[in-house]
Amino acid sequence: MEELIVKVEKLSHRYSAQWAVRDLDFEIYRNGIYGLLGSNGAGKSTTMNIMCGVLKQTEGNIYIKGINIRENPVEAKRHIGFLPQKPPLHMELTVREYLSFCAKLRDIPAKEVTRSVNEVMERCSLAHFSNRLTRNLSGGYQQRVGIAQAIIHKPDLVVLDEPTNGLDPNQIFEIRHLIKEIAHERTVVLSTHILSEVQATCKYIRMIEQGRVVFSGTIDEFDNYIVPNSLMVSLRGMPPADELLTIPGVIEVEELGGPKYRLRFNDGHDVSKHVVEISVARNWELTEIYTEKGSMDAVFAELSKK
Ligand SMILES: Nc1ncnc2c1ncn2[C@@H]1O[C@H](COP(=O)(O)OP(=O)(O)OP(=O)(O)O)[C@@H](O)[C@H]1O
Repeated sequence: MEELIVKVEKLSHRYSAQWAVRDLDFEIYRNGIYGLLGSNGAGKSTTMNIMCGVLKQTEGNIYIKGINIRENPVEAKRHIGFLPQKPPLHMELTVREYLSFCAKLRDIPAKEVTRSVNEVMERCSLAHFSNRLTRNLSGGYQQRVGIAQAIIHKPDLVVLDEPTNGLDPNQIFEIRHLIKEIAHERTVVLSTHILSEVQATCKYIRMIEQGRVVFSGTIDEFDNYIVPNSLMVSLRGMPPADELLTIPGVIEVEELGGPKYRLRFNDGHDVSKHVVEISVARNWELTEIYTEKGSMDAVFAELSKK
């Protein structure tokens, strides 16, 4: 049985009159990358801030490794590393000075601070910039410093709020690589409103919209959320569309040029068996048949409406 790292129970939060998060329930298990996906204002940062103990919820509970973060924040926070949307960097400190300061904040014993800082700088490829002022680092390297402060105390749970926001494509690639490495030995939760981000990094997705969970599952399940009512086929015999319409269940035929056709059918009718049988019987020379998947964008648009 996998270890339960985070348990979110009936979580709701209200800023003055408006509910930002409503009745969230989910669980996160050890290791892997969990994406919290949602459009702007969906409630991702609110959820993450509560999960990391920097915002007190209006209702509900969050347990980190079984510890209620509201009742026992100091103990729970030992297991959490957090990179907020706006990284908590000190621009006037060098990388080493800043990370040493973070190590002390995290109660790392004085005689172990240097070793911990060296280790985390190595891990985040920051060693050669150890004496550089943070303000003089590129955006990608500043983000590495932000991630380094989140893992310096070796927490089981690392929470990253939009970790690649504002970075250029090369920096995004490198930060994703670093996040994947971190996830080999820790549980990572990251938020994003960018579909390709979860596609490239995450194993599991929770999508929230208007403060509520609208999808929870693996990337494949997300991808297959919309089961399309169409089949793509290639028939070298190039039969006329009228003939294809005689296949039981097929309601529309689109000729896509050459041997390619799109066959539409009604909900719940899988016509592929008939297509194969009839193609063989009438010698249509079937060379390709597959179901078109709903694109991530189509799933996102569909779920955003829920
Ligand atoms: N401090 C605040 N006071 C009042 N309302 C707030 C506050 N912070 C967030 N909200 C509102 O709560 C809702 C959820 O915001 P939140 O920042 O959690 O969303 P998000 O999914 O992280 O969005 P983004 O990607 O834009 O950061 C939004 O409607 C937002 O305007």
